[in-house]
Amino acid sequence: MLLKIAALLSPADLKQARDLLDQADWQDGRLTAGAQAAQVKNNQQLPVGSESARALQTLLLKALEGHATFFSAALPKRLLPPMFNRYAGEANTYGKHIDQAIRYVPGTGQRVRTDISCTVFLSEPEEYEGGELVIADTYGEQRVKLAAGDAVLYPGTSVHRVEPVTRGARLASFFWIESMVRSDEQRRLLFEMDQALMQLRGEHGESDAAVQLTGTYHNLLRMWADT
Ligand SMILES: O=C(O)CCC(=O)C(=O)O
Ligand SMILES: [Fe+2]
Repeated sequence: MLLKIAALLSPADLKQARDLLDQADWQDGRLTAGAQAAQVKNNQQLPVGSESARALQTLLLKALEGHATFFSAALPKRLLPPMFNRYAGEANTYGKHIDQAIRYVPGTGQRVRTDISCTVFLSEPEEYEGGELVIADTYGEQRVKLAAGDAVLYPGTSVHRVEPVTRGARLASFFWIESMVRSDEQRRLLFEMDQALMQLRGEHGESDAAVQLTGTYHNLLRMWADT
């Protein structure tokens, strides 16, 4: 499932993130890429563990924690600490690749299976030319370029790339999620059911049928989740 989440970051969060990014030092993005990805990766990243990266991580994680749509779609079990990248000038693209299935949390060595990939856009679309995140989907390619503060979630199994940025700079946060529900198909069913239930309650209030369906949602989650 490819899902766009509008305004994951509030305007205040976004302003703070941009201030931190303005003062940050960048390094070659290839340092954290696997062998195949390193051949096509040409961008910059904040050094993992740097002061600015840590402050930005705290900000991002706080926004994610309280976000109902993010939780309902991702059903997160573990998160890799969010990372931050920049595409501009000579370092302006990331060619076709697939993300590594298993990544290690820096410092702890804990393994995380990358069920879901997430990009949070931190530049407005008008600030740069190009830079679309192009994701291969069951129904063809999706070209994603969102407002600053918006996010996209997509299955870790998808081949994707970032088009060259030919003007300005594209700033983003990217990270991976291991979900309690490993299957993308099952996660999608649960998300659709949860959204439909909220709509049902919003339109018709509480009812025996809504209670029963909520029970069914939780019983499916109990059957499929691995906590
Ligand atoms: O910059 C992005 O939107 C995606 C980055 C990416 O695909 C990666 O770092 O693996
Ligand atoms: Fe990627």
